[in-house]
Amino acid sequence: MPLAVVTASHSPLMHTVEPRGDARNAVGSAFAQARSFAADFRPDLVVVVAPDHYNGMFYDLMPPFCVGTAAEAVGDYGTGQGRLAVDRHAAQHVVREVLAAGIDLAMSERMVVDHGFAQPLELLFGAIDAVPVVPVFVNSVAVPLGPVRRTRLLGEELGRALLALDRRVLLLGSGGLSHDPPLPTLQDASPEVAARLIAGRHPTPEERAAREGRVRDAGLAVAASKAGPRLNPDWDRAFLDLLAERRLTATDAWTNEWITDEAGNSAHEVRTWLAAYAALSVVGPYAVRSSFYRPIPEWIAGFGITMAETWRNP
Ligand SMILES: O=C(O)CCC(=O)/C=C/C=C(\O)C(=O)O
Ligand SMILES: [Fe+2]
Repeated sequence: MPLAVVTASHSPLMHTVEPRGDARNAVGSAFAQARSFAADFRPDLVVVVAPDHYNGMFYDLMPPFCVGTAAEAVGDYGTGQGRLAVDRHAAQHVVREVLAAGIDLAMSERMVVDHGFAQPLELLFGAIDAVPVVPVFVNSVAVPLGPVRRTRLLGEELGRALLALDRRVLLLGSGGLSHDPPLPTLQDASPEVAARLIAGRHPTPEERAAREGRVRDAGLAVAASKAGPRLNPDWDRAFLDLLAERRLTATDAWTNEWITDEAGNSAHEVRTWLAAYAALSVVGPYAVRSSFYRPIPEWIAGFGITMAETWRNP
Protein backbone atom coordinates (compact mmCIF):
# COMPACT_ATOMS: atom_id res chain seq x y z
CA MET A 1 0.00 0.00 0.00
CA PRO A 2 1.20 3.53 -0.66
CA LEU A 3 3.26 5.59 1.71
CA ALA A 4 4.05 9.30 1.51
CA VAL A 5 6.11 11.67 3.61
CA VAL A 6 5.79 15.21 4.87
CA THR A 7 8.55 16.58 7.06
CA ALA A 8 8.46 19.95 8.76
CA SER A 9 10.44 21.92 11.27
CA HIS A 10 8.54 22.99 14.35
CA SER A 11 9.17 26.04 16.48
CA PRO A 12 7.92 27.05 19.91
CA LEU A 13 8.25 30.64 18.73
CA MET A 14 5.87 30.48 15.79
CA HIS A 15 2.92 31.89 17.70
CA THR A 16 4.75 34.54 19.72
CA VAL A 17 7.60 36.02 17.69
CA GLU A 18 7.28 37.84 14.37
CA PRO A 19 10.15 37.06 12.01
CA ARG A 20 11.57 39.73 9.74
CA GLY A 21 10.57 40.10 6.12
CA ASP A 22 8.17 37.67 4.50
CA ALA A 23 9.30 34.59 6.44
CA ARG A 24 5.90 33.97 8.06
CA ASN A 25 4.13 34.20 4.70
CA ALA A 26 6.69 31.98 3.03
CA VAL A 27 6.29 29.33 5.74
CA GLY A 28 2.51 29.73 5.54
CA SER A 29 2.58 29.08 1.78
CA ALA A 30 4.82 26.05 2.21
CA PHE A 31 2.44 24.62 4.82
CA ALA A 32 -0.50 25.31 2.49
CA GLN A 33 1.31 23.26 -0.16
CA ALA A 34 1.92 20.49 2.38
CA ARG A 35 -1.77 20.52 3.34
CA SER A 36 -2.76 20.14 -0.26
CA PHE A 37 -0.18 17.36 -0.78
CA ALA A 38 -1.58 15.53 2.26
CA ALA A 39 -5.18 16.05 1.10
CA ASP A 40 -4.38 14.73 -2.39
CA PHE A 41 -2.70 11.68 -0.90
CA ARG A 42 -5.83 10.96 1.20
CA PRO A 43 -4.09 9.20 4.11
CA ASP A 44 -6.19 6.99 6.32
CA LEU A 45 -3.37 6.82 8.86
CA VAL A 46 -0.71 9.35 9.84
CA VAL A 47 2.45 8.14 11.55
CA VAL A 48 3.92 11.10 13.41
CA VAL A 49 7.63 10.78 14.13
CA ALA A 50 8.66 13.48 16.58
CA PRO A 51 10.88 14.31 19.55
CA ASP A 52 9.91 15.46 23.03
CA HIS A 53 11.32 18.37 25.05
CA TYR A 54 11.00 17.11 28.65
CA ASN A 55 7.24 17.16 28.62
CA GLY A 56 6.45 13.50 28.16
CA MET A 57 9.78 11.71 28.33
CA PHE A 58 12.12 12.16 31.28
CA TYR A 59 15.41 10.83 32.53
CA ASP A 60 13.68 8.59 35.05
CA LEU A 61 13.17 6.26 32.08
CA MET A 62 14.32 7.72 28.76
CA PRO A 63 13.73 5.42 25.78
CA PRO A 64 15.54 6.01 22.48
CA PHE A 65 12.31 5.16 20.63
CA CYS A 66 8.74 4.73 21.82
CA VAL A 67 5.40 4.06 20.12
CA GLY A 68 2.24 5.26 21.81
CA THR A 69 -0.78 2.97 21.77
CA ALA A 70 -2.59 5.88 23.41
CA ALA A 71 -1.33 9.43 23.73
CA GLU A 72 -2.16 12.80 25.17
CA ALA A 73 -0.69 16.21 24.31
CA VAL A 74 0.30 18.62 27.09
CA GLY A 75 -0.75 21.75 25.20
CA ASP A 76 2.51 23.71 25.26
CA TYR A 77 3.40 26.79 23.18
CA GLY A 78 -0.17 27.45 22.12
CA THR A 79 -0.82 23.94 20.79
CA GLY A 80 -3.85 21.83 21.59
CA GLN A 81 -4.17 19.81 24.77
CA GLY A 82 -5.79 16.41 25.09
CA ARG A 83 -5.99 13.01 23.47
CA LEU A 84 -4.59 12.20 20.07
CA ALA A 85 -6.75 9.93 17.88
CA VAL A 86 -4.32 7.02 18.19
CA ASP A 87 -5.12 4.03 16.01
CA ARG A 88 -4.46 1.46 18.68
CA HIS A 89 -4.54 -1.52 16.36
CA ALA A 90 -2.02 0.03 13.97
CA ALA A 91 0.22 1.14 16.85
CA GLN A 92 0.25 -2.36 18.35
CA HIS A 93 1.02 -3.79 14.91
CA VAL A 94 3.97 -1.42 14.51
CA VAL A 95 5.35 -2.31 17.94
CA ARG A 96 5.06 -6.05 17.27
CA GLU A 97 6.60 -5.90 13.79
CA VAL A 98 9.45 -3.52 14.58
CA LEU A 99 10.43 -5.53 17.67
CA ALA A 100 10.24 -8.77 15.69
CA ALA A 101 12.60 -7.23 13.12
CA GLY A 102 15.20 -6.70 15.85
CA ILE A 103 14.84 -2.98 16.57
CA ASP A 104 14.24 -2.37 20.27
CA LEU A 105 11.58 0.19 20.94
CA ALA A 106 9.46 0.99 23.95
CA MET A 107 5.69 1.05 24.02
CA SER A 108 3.48 3.35 26.04
CA GLU A 109 -0.20 2.98 26.88
CA ARG A 110 -0.10 6.55 28.19
CA MET A 111 2.31 8.45 26.00
CA VAL A 112 2.54 12.16 26.71
CA VAL A 113 3.59 14.35 23.80
CA ASP A 114 4.27 18.04 23.28
CA HIS A 115 4.43 20.63 20.50
CA GLY A 116 6.79 18.37 18.56
CA PHE A 117 3.76 16.18 17.72
CA ALA A 118 0.96 18.70 18.13
CA GLN A 119 2.23 21.59 16.01
CA PRO A 120 2.58 19.75 12.67
CA LEU A 121 -0.70 17.89 13.27
CA GLU A 122 -2.48 21.19 13.75
CA LEU A 123 -0.78 22.90 10.83
CA LEU A 124 -1.51 20.04 8.44
CA PHE A 125 -4.85 18.71 9.66
CA GLY A 126 -6.30 21.48 11.82
CA ALA A 127 -6.33 19.71 15.18
CA ILE A 128 -4.37 17.15 17.20
CA ASP A 129 -7.22 14.65 16.97
CA ALA A 130 -8.35 15.27 13.38
CA VAL A 131 -6.75 12.14 11.89
CA PRO A 132 -5.96 8.62 13.12
CA VAL A 133 -2.31 8.54 14.16
CA VAL A 134 0.46 6.33 15.38
CA PRO A 135 2.82 8.51 17.46
CA VAL A 136 6.48 7.48 17.28
CA PHE A 137 8.84 9.23 19.68
CA VAL A 138 12.48 9.49 18.63
CA ASN A 139 14.72 10.91 21.35
CA SER A 140 16.60 13.79 19.78
CA VAL A 141 17.25 15.97 22.79
CA ALA A 142 18.13 14.01 25.94
CA VAL A 143 21.77 12.99 25.58
CA PRO A 144 23.31 10.48 25.31
CA LEU A 145 21.80 9.58 21.95
CA GLY A 146 22.37 6.38 20.03
CA PRO A 147 24.00 6.31 16.60
CA VAL A 148 22.04 7.96 13.78
CA ARG A 149 22.15 4.64 11.92
CA ARG A 150 19.77 3.10 14.47
CA THR A 151 17.17 5.70 13.61
CA ARG A 152 17.53 4.96 9.90
CA LEU A 153 17.06 1.26 10.62
CA LEU A 154 14.07 2.02 12.83
CA GLY A 155 12.61 3.94 9.89
CA GLU A 156 13.12 1.03 7.50
CA GLU A 157 11.40 -1.42 9.85
CA LEU A 158 8.64 1.08 10.45
CA GLY A 159 8.16 1.25 6.68
CA ARG A 160 8.01 -2.55 6.36
CA ALA A 161 5.49 -2.76 9.19
CA LEU A 162 3.33 -0.07 7.58
CA LEU A 163 3.47 -1.72 4.16
CA ALA A 164 1.91 -4.81 5.71
CA LEU A 165 -1.13 -2.73 6.67
CA ASP A 166 -3.77 -2.29 4.01
CA ARG A 167 -3.76 1.47 4.45
CA ARG A 168 -2.69 4.76 2.88
CA VAL A 169 -0.08 5.96 5.34
CA LEU A 170 1.43 9.42 5.56
CA LEU A 171 4.63 9.66 7.59
CA LEU A 172 5.02 13.04 9.25
CA GLY A 173 8.54 13.84 10.50
CA SER A 174 8.74 16.79 12.90
CA GLY A 175 11.75 18.89 13.91
CA GLY A 176 15.12 20.27 12.81
CA LEU A 177 16.95 21.50 10.88
CA SER A 178 20.05 23.26 12.29
CA HIS A 179 19.08 25.02 15.51
CA ASP A 180 20.03 25.45 19.12
CA PRO A 181 17.18 26.91 21.20
CA PRO A 182 17.56 27.23 24.97
CA LEU A 183 17.05 23.73 26.34
CA PRO A 184 18.57 22.64 29.63
CA THR A 185 20.98 19.69 29.76
CA LEU A 186 21.23 17.27 32.64
CA GLN A 187 24.98 17.64 32.74
CA ASP A 188 24.89 21.39 33.38
CA ALA A 189 21.65 21.54 35.33
CA SER A 190 21.18 22.98 38.80
CA PRO A 191 19.61 20.50 41.26
CA GLU A 192 16.18 22.07 40.65
CA VAL A 193 16.43 21.87 36.88
CA ALA A 194 17.89 18.34 37.09
CA ALA A 195 14.86 17.28 39.11
CA ARG A 196 12.62 18.67 36.36
CA LEU A 197 14.54 16.84 33.64
CA ILE A 198 14.40 13.59 35.59
CA ALA A 199 10.72 13.64 36.55
CA GLY A 200 9.13 17.01 35.76
CA ARG A 201 5.65 15.76 34.94
CA HIS A 202 2.61 17.94 35.59
CA PRO A 203 4.25 21.36 36.01
CA THR A 204 2.09 24.08 37.51
CA PRO A 205 0.78 26.68 35.03
CA GLU A 206 3.35 29.10 36.49
CA GLU A 207 6.21 26.66 35.92
CA ARG A 208 5.12 26.03 32.34
CA ALA A 209 4.78 29.76 31.69
CA ALA A 210 8.29 30.36 33.03
CA ARG A 211 9.75 27.69 30.73
CA GLU A 212 7.92 29.02 27.70
CA GLY A 213 8.87 32.58 28.64
CA ARG A 214 12.57 31.74 28.56
CA VAL A 215 12.30 30.38 25.02
CA ARG A 216 10.12 33.30 23.87
CA ASP A 217 12.61 35.81 25.33
CA ALA A 218 15.42 34.16 23.39
CA GLY A 219 13.43 34.58 20.15
CA LEU A 220 12.48 38.16 21.00
CA ALA A 221 16.12 38.98 21.76
CA VAL A 222 17.10 37.79 18.29
CA ALA A 223 14.27 39.80 16.74
CA ALA A 224 15.32 42.94 18.65
CA SER A 225 19.07 42.77 18.26
CA LYS A 226 19.38 41.33 14.77
CA ALA A 227 22.05 39.10 16.33
CA GLY A 228 21.82 35.70 14.70
CA PRO A 229 21.50 32.45 16.63
CA ARG A 230 23.52 29.44 15.61
CA LEU A 231 22.04 28.20 12.32
CA ASN A 232 23.91 26.45 9.52
CA PRO A 233 22.11 26.87 6.16
CA ASP A 234 24.88 24.99 4.32
CA TRP A 235 24.43 21.97 6.55
CA ASP A 236 20.66 22.19 6.17
CA ARG A 237 20.81 22.38 2.39
CA ALA A 238 23.25 19.48 2.25
CA PHE A 239 20.80 17.41 4.31
CA LEU A 240 17.91 18.34 2.00
CA ASP A 241 20.05 17.32 -1.01
CA LEU A 242 20.91 14.02 0.67
CA LEU A 243 17.22 13.25 1.13
CA ALA A 244 16.32 14.27 -2.43
CA GLU A 245 19.15 12.17 -3.86
CA ARG A 246 18.14 9.15 -1.75
CA ARG A 247 21.54 8.94 -0.08
CA LEU A 248 20.11 8.07 3.34
CA THR A 249 22.88 5.60 4.21
CA ALA A 250 25.40 8.46 4.01
CA THR A 251 24.14 9.49 7.45
CA ASP A 252 25.51 6.24 8.91
CA ALA A 253 28.91 7.95 8.97
CA TRP A 254 27.64 10.94 10.97
CA THR A 255 28.70 11.11 14.59
CA ASN A 256 26.53 12.79 17.17
CA GLU A 257 29.37 15.14 18.10
CA TRP A 258 29.67 16.23 14.48
CA ILE A 259 25.95 16.98 14.23
CA THR A 260 26.04 19.06 17.41
CA ASP A 261 29.18 20.95 16.34
CA GLU A 262 27.91 21.68 12.85
CA ALA A 263 24.24 22.33 13.42
CA GLY A 264 23.48 22.71 17.13
CA ASN A 265 22.13 20.65 20.00
CA SER A 266 18.61 20.41 18.62
CA ALA A 267 19.69 19.51 15.06
CA HIS A 268 19.42 15.88 16.18
CA GLU A 269 15.70 16.32 15.53
CA VAL A 270 16.47 15.60 11.87
CA ARG A 271 16.41 11.97 12.99
CA THR A 272 12.64 12.18 12.66
CA TRP A 273 13.01 13.16 8.99
CA LEU A 274 15.52 10.40 8.44
CA ALA A 275 13.19 7.79 9.96
CA ALA A 276 10.28 9.00 7.80
CA TYR A 277 12.36 8.92 4.61
CA ALA A 278 13.89 5.54 5.50
CA ALA A 279 10.36 4.18 5.90
CA LEU A 280 9.42 5.52 2.47
CA SER A 281 12.59 4.11 0.91
CA VAL A 282 11.57 0.50 1.58
CA VAL A 283 8.64 0.87 -0.84
CA GLY A 284 10.99 1.71 -3.69
CA PRO A 285 12.56 4.80 -5.22
CA TYR A 286 10.88 7.96 -4.01
CA ALA A 287 10.77 11.49 -5.34
CA VAL A 288 10.82 14.67 -3.27
CA ARG A 289 7.94 16.67 -4.74
CA SER A 290 8.63 19.86 -2.87
CA SER A 291 11.32 21.23 -0.62
CA PHE A 292 11.11 24.54 1.23
CA TYR A 293 13.98 26.03 3.20
CA ARG A 294 14.54 29.32 4.96
CA PRO A 295 16.84 30.15 7.88
CA ILE A 296 14.61 32.03 10.34
CA PRO A 297 16.77 33.44 13.14
CA GLU A 298 13.81 34.85 15.12
CA TRP A 299 12.32 31.36 15.35
CA ILE A 300 15.78 29.98 16.12
CA ALA A 301 15.39 27.53 13.27
CA GLY A 302 16.74 26.48 9.96
CA PHE A 303 13.15 25.96 8.83
CA GLY A 304 12.38 23.26 6.27
CA ILE A 305 9.31 21.52 4.86
CA THR A 306 9.46 18.63 2.40
CA MET A 307 6.98 16.34 0.70
CA ALA A 308 7.81 13.05 -0.95
CA GLU A 309 6.14 9.96 -2.35
CA THR A 310 7.15 6.86 -4.18
CA TRP A 311 6.85 6.71 -7.93
CA ARG A 312 4.50 3.76 -7.58
CA ASN A 313 1.86 5.50 -5.47
CA PRO A 314 -1.54 5.00 -7.10
O1 LIG B 1 13.01 24.84 28.99
C1 LIG B 1 12.54 23.79 28.62
O2 LIG B 1 12.66 22.76 29.25
C2 LIG B 1 11.76 23.71 27.34
C3 LIG B 1 12.36 24.41 26.17
C4 LIG B 1 11.67 23.96 24.92
O3 LIG B 1 10.62 23.36 24.96
C5 LIG B 1 12.28 24.24 23.66
C6 LIG B 1 11.79 23.74 22.52
C7 LIG B 1 12.42 23.99 21.27
C8 LIG B 1 12.05 23.34 20.12
O4 LIG B 1 11.10 22.45 20.09
C9 LIG B 1 12.76 23.52 18.84
O5 LIG B 1 13.25 24.62 18.56
O6 LIG B 1 12.83 22.52 18.11
FE1 LIG C 1 12.01 20.79 18.97
